[in-house]
Amino acid sequence: MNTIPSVNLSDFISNNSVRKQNFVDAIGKAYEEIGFVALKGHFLDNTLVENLYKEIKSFFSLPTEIKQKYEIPNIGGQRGYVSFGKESAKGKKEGDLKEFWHFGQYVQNNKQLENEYPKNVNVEELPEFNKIGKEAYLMLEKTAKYVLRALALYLGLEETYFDSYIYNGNSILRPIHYPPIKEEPKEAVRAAAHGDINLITLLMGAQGKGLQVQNNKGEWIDAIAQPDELMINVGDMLSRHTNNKLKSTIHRVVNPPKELWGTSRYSIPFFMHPVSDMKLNVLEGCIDDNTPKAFKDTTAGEFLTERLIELGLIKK
Ligand SMILES: O=C(O)CCC(=O)C(=O)O
Ligand SMILES: [Fe+2]
Repeated sequence: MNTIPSVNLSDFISNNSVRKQNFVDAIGKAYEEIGFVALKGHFLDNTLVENLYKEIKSFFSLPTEIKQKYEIPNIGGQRGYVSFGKESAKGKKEGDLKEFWHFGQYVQNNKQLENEYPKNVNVEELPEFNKIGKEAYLMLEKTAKYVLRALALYLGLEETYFDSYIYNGNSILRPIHYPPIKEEPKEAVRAAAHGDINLITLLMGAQGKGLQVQNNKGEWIDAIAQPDELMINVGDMLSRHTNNKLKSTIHRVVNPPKELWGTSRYSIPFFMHPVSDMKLNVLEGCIDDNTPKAFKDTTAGEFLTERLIELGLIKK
């Protein structure tokens, strides 16, 4: 497969059972083959998207000393600001050429999870940043809920199988700034090849060139979305849970050609995580004689901690 298939969420939420089933089949097939789809018909409207980019650009344009006020120690970069070069892909020593921000869950009616998650960080200089970030978080979370419902049906589970795991889940919205490149990077790239940690990722900002996805022949193909599309991919948690039936595809963000070094890239992934006590044990329905259980039992919380250590965001 050399292109990313495109699907429309309005088919899934229509009351037409044929359209709904077609959506389920198309997204399931895409995730078995390439692990990525471009999705139209999501819940983010144009005004929200424009406002979000405006706020994010304002934030990353703030002086470094101000941004660093929002870099919180000892929380593995899970909220607030993470400065340039700090995160590296699993197995790579060079830091990625990016800085980013994390908005986390807005917990409802659950004191235990409120205490478990780090608190969201407010940017005093930009009151709208906090408000628009929350709105986008909620719309992406809602979109992701429907995508997971479609995948539950594809896997032969109850449609609402994932709902209780993602309600108040440990999802994060990560606006990323890849600044202009000033000198020849030695080994470093904007984002080195990696698989995402979480259940699924909804990516805003894949409209320009840069994001590449590895197909099953090992070739890198460009993943470019239309203006109204989100790129959505399977992460390692869902791939484990489904015994690799749904693929967590390796992807990267390459550096632009030299004539475009002067331009920034902004992208905004929403990493959908479940609550930390969700068991990621391989689903019975995904094991058979030809596909024995390939992953050890673990929980989402244990798996996340293991991976944040590998990314250099928390110390052992
Ligand atoms: O910037 C992008 O387009 C992709 C970023 C990404 O893959 C990630 O942050 O996991
Ligand atoms: Fe990624």
